[in-house]
Amino acid sequence: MYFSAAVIHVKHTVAHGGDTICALATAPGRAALAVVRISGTRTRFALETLAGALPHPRQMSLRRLRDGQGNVLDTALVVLFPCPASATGEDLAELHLHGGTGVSAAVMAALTSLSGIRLAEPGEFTRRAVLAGKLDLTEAEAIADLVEAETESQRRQAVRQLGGELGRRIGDWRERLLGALALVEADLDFSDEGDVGDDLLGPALAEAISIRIQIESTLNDNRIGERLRDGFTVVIAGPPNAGKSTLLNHLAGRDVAIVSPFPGTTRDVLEVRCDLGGLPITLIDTAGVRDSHEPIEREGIRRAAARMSEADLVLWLAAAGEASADSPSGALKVRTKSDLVSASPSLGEISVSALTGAGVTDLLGEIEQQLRALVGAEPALITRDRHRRALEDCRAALLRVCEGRVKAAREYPELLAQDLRDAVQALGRITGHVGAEEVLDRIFSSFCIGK
Ligand SMILES: Nc1nc2c(ncn2[C@@H]2O[C@H](COP(=O)(O)OP(=O)(O)OP(=O)(O)O)[C@@H](O)[C@H]2O)c(=O)[nH]1
Ligand SMILES: [K+]
Ligand SMILES: [Mg+2]
Repeated sequence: MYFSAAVIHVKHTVAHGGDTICALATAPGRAALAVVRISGTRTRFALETLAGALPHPRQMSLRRLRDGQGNVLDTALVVLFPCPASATGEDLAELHLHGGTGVSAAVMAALTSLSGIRLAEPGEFTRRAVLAGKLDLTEAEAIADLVEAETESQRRQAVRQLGGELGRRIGDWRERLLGALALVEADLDFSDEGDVGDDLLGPALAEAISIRIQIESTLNDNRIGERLRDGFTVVIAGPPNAGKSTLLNHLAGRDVAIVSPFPGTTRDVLEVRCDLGGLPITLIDTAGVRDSHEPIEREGIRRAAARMSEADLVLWLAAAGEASADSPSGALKVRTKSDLVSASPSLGEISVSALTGAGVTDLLGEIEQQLRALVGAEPALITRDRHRRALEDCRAALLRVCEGRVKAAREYPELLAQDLRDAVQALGRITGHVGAEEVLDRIFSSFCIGK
């Protein structure tokens, strides 16, 4: 669904709410159906022009679609969702066309030739839904994640966020902090009236402390949400000729990496994404680790070490029958080429042959088990770096409230109020209550058109 230049000639303008927008909402290419969406004040005009009389709201009607010259474009099911009870909060229509690029291209061309109607920017439908208050930003992000989800665990995480779990938690903290801020501001207003301040600041501080603790434990999640979104990295490492590239090819089911009997074959870092029991993983093949004076090989080994240090799991390979170099701590030890020797592997090692496939199922089971142990039972709330940074800012502001200034705050409630405002603002950035424009720009630019 990403922007396809072939579809239409674009009347490209910078996004602003006034225009009526249209886009192909389904993937381009041959299919049984294609859905075009239209949103904005000119939606009814567009429907009348293409489909004749307006259909009953929310009811599918079978219509013949015509362009401005009266040429029949398609026979389609059309539906109108009048504002404000629509996904975008505006008049919104869907045209369910016959699939095929010719039909949707002709309909899109007819629509965009009408005055006041243009092709939507990436994510613009969802952006309008956010601006209309139909979704908060975390839910909008969840829609993007749901569309992008490649594995079961990613899908589940996106569905949970779309259900509003993160947004609700943030909203709850924000409300409570606003309550605390109101107490501090009341204290500022009434500070000349005896010792009423103590009664107001105490509960405000208690609230800030309690929320800071909750945010702390939310942040302390091993970055599972982000890892599930991006995929776990599993690095295949070990001495030259251990069979790393052969194992990568075997696990990927295709010939990704060059294999040869010469040690030092792999230099670049190679990545393959795959689905391991519903977990998204990126398998990474690296250069064999050894002392080398050859500059390109040394660079490859440097890159291998860098990837190992950031990996969620390292598989340390050594060929059966060969002395194994010291494996990095925490690595899963794998004996390769088991077909060449009959000796059984030592304890704590998994024995495989990428040639015969022996032991590979056990290896995959072990990898999955180790990654699941990372994930834990508790689903993570934070799914993006953006959320994490905002929560860290909030925590920092609350730390100032709670610790450094507990004493000073009693003398300077203005500072306390400012820190609380900072904390509230940081939370608002997550759900889109604050600084919406710039955040929206960044988020929706990664969406595809028609969403
Ligand atoms: N018999 C047998 N040979 C294997 C197996 N796995 C790899 N080999 C052979 O071992 C040699 C080295 O394999 P590679 O996959 O290139 O090893 P590597 O660890 O990627 O090597 P570098 O990239 O040079 O570090 C090749 O000749 C492979 O055919 C195996 O399971 N059984
Ligand atoms: K090799
Ligand atoms: Mg290799």
